[in-house]
Amino acid sequence: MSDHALRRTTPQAGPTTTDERESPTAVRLEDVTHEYGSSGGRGRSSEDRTVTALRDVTLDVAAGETVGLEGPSGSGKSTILHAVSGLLVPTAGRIQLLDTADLTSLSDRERTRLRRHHVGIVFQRFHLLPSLSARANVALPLVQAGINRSTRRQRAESLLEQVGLGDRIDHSPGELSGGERQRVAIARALVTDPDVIVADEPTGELDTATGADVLDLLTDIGRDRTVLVASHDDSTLAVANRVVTLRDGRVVDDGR
Ligand SMILES: Nc1ncnc2c1ncn2[C@@H]1O[C@H](COP(=O)(O)OP(=O)(O)OP(=O)(O)O)[C@@H](O)[C@H]1O
Repeated sequence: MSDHALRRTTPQAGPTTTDERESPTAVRLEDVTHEYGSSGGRGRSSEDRTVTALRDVTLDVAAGETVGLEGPSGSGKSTILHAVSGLLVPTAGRIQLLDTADLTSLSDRERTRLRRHHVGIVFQRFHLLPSLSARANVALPLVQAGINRSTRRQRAESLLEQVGLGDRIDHSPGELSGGERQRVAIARALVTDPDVIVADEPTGELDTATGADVLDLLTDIGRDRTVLVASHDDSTLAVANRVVTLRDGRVVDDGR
């Protein structure tokens, strides 16, 4: 794997890590509150009981910044990542992604479109399709984007090579180790060349050595993209320029 292997195909506008104070805002949450199970939001729960996962969260992430989210289990880290990705619409508040309109004011279709173009998501448990090869898993977001087959294959293979899996292109997830699966998932997250990467406990399923390889990739990705990474793990949080601490759905320290 070469150094800086995961550079963008289209460079991000504005300065990157050199001086974040002057960088444009890539992600902004403003007074975001989310109650799962509340009729006002579109949570993942269908129960009547409501759980307040976020309370008045205001948070700015500059373009090119890597921000870590830490806090006890249930403090709201994943909920923030889902809201930034447009996977859920918070009960209250606004979310600005790049220079687009408030995510919460968009239709489902517009929000999905924005996510597909601008956000790459890395989950703790990889979320790969077991029946597809590594190449097809990585190429999948490009099918949704309407890209032709040969370009899809080319881009997927190139990314798999860049994450060190050039010899695993035709393997299915079941034939790969945990670390290799996470690298496939990272390649998939990058395939649309997104501006923002969100990673939810990306090393949670991996042993220390394998996790370290994934963190090297995340560091590389963070050189010219905006990254939000939620974790309990200090070595994962160490890749961040700044760590935001949550407690009971509130930001108690924004790391500045
Ligand atoms: N789909 C859901 N339905 C109802 N409540 C939920 C749902 N998802 C999360 N919650 C609740 O919202 C709160 C915040 O959860 P969230 O997953 O954002 O926390 P977290 O900090 O990411 O936790 P962890 O570190 O365990 O992943 C918790 O009280 C959780 O139980």
